[in-house]
Amino acid sequence: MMTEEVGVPGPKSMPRTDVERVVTVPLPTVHGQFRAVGYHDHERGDEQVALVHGDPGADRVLTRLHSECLTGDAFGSRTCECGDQLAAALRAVAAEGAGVVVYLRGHEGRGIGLLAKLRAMALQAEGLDTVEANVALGLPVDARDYGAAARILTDLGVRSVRLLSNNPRKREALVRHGIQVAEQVPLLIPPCESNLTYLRTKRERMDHHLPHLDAVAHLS
Ligand SMILES: Nc1nc2c(ncn2[C@@H]2O[C@H](COP(=O)(O)OP(=O)(O)OP(=O)(O)O)[C@@H](O)[C@H]2O)c(=O)[nH]1
Ligand SMILES: [Zn+2]
Repeated sequence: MMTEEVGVPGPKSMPRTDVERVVTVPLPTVHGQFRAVGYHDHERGDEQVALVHGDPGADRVLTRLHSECLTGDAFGSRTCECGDQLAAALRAVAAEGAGVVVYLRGHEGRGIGLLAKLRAMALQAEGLDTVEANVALGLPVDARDYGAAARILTDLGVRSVRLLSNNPRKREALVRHGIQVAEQVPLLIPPCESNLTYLRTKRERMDHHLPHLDAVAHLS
């Protein structure tokens, strides 16, 4: 008689931690012709999208890991420079002829979520800086996780990147997750009055490489 296997605990009962490629669709944009590759992140439950241009290959792929910022990316807020960085990254990848922009859902507000970010922004309007505001809310200064980003890059066949970012922690996180960072490529957006304090705080308190701020003392 055959043994009944239904209900026997096995590998399938382990929680999934992988990303699953769900869909690929052509995405013509104002910045160039991309493919949107949609993933389900089984570890955190997020829906993620990578925009891929051309044939990126495996090594030294021009890559941006863009942390979601609804206010900056969609509304054009000037309190940060995220929207301009996203556009600049898409332009850079299109100009290169190949590359990847991973748009990281779940990173909103450096990982604290949209409503908490808006509350933090309200505290910043009262004079706290962006680090103090998160702390005043009892929240981490930066709660972002890059595991899904690394798994998406691996799924796309990417082994090493030229990383479009001013944030050294993104580089460290990617390396920790097994993606080599051949180079960090600056993504510097000229500051304005509304985001100068935010950018200075990133430089002074979060070690971002923002040398162009030296040239804009007159805005303070
Ligand atoms: N908590 C908080 N998060 C913010 C604020 N403004 C923007 N963000 C979030 O910050 C994240 C972007 O992080 P940044 O530190 O600006 O830049 P970065 O992505 O680490 O570095 P780059 O790769 O150089 O762009 C996005 O998820 C935004 O939603 C704010 O005032 N408070
Ligand atoms: Zn932003």
